[in-house]
Amino acid sequence: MIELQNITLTFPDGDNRITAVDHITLRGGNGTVTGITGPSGSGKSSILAVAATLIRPDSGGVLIGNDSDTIDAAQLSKSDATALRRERIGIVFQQSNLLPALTAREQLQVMARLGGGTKRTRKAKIDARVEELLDAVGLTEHAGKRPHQLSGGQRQRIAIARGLVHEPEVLLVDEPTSALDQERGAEIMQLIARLTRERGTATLLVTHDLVHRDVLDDLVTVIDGRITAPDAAVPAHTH
Ligand SMILES: Nc1ncnc2c1ncn2[C@@H]1O[C@H](COP(=O)(O)OP(=O)(O)OP(=O)(O)O)[C@@H](O)[C@H]1O
Repeated sequence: MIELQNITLTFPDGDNRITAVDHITLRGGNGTVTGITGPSGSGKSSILAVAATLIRPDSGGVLIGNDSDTIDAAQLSKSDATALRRERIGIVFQQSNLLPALTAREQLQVMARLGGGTKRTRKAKIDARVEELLDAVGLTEHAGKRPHQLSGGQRQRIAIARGLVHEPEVLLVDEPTSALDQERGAEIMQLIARLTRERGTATLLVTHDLVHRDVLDDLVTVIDGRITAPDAAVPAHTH
């Protein structure tokens, strides 16, 4: 579970400050995909950056976890936030940020070894998890290829697998379909929804593109840093 509680985030703007996020409260449940949409500049990426503990908000809480295990990530020191991110948060950002020199398999291995929770994990366990994720995103047979040898959709699949390789509770996804045609985009959205359900992650997904809204369990619209009324047209799925 991730819950943003009354988050406000401002940035310096000359002598003033711009309010990018204005008292936003938002909850992402386990095994569900919560979409965040809204016009350009409305604050969507800022919300995701706060959820990712990459930016500390001016005020408000970022609760991550379940019941007794819940912590407020907004209160953590930088190093504790980094540790939290490596162990409990998966991030799939707009440019898939794959390392050009590494094969698909190696992209996952590097991330798996970075995860704080995997330091004690034997290599065999990491390798098994990497292979399982490659299979889950349908890329086992392309695992030895480097990013330039893969299509846009395949690169996005690797980025998703990499975001999940340390078994995070929270998955944050920014505009996963922006570089893809509609068919490829639909496949990627369905893949994210399936992995979210199978692994029980609390997934927050920023998207401009409401063509794929049917795979979202919830959808919030952000305008000028605030959430507008919930979109009643999207049914809340039960799992
Ligand atoms: N690092 C920053 N410094 C100053 N202002 C920023 C910074 N990041 C975002 N902003 C401002 O905060 C507001 C929200 O931006 P944000 O990128 O979160 O919106 P967005 O909805 O994700 O937009 P887009 O869809 O174009 O990516 C905008 O006014 C933007 O100019």
